[in-house]
Amino acid sequence: MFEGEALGLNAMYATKSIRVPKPYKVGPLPTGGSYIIMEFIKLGFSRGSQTVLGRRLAEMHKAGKSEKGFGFDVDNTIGSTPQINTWSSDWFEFFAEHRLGYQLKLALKQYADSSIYEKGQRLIKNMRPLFEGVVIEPCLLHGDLWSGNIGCDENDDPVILDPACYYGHNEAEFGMSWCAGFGGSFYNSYFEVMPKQPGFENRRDLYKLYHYLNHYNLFGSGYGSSAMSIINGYLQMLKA
Ligand SMILES: Nc1ncnc2c1ncn2[C@@H]1O[C@H](COP(=O)(O)OP(=O)(O)OP(=O)(O)O)[C@@H](O)[C@H]1O
Repeated sequence: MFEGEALGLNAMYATKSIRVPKPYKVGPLPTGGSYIIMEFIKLGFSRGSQTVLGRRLAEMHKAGKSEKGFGFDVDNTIGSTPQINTWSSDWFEFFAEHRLGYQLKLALKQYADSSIYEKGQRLIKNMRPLFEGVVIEPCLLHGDLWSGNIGCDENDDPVILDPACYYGHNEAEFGMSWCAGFGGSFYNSYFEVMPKQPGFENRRDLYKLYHYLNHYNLFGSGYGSSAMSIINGYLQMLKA
């Protein structure tokens, strides 16, 4: 987990766009368990500027390019759930198999929830039109961007922490936006650097679905109903 975190922090650090703690060392503890050592950033008390956060995040997405496609050099974790990052040249296949598909299988295994599994699989088979007309380049994503992982330093510059990095569609970064409190000024400045792609609004819930499914698998039933209602909404929209 810490190796994945350090590789993610390093990749974000290398983009020289948004402030992240520089990782120094990871390893096993003689007493069992492991450690990560990273730069200490004195976090301020203000929430910082949403405008600056949006711009810096977009700059990171723009600068963090991948020659290997979608994925990451290691698997990492989203919460405590494994996040599979096997490289793929096709975003749609990657997201279908390693994001939605993986979480659906987990729900089936963990809760024997065949209802969410089957409907989710039906959505995967029918969701292609949501991606029509979009050119998707792999961008470096923080991967778990919610308010608990966003702060600002003593100069009020934004800082992001505790990532679950991979190279993916930039819009997938907003999958945790339901816990992030991003406002209009955040999105406006983000889209000035990374222009909004056609169909963005129709894919928003799809990217949230991955995280709702993960919350369902981690914390249980309430999140299952939220995930199911997103799936039902899409099945209706796609007439699937
Ligand atoms: N490099 C750092 N410099 C200063 N403070 C930090 C740094 N890294 C983490 N923190 C502080 O510690 C808190 C928890 O860090 P982090 O989210 O990485 O740990 P965690 O064990 O994954 O916690 P959680 O499970 O609550 O997300 C952060 O919200 C932040 O306040």
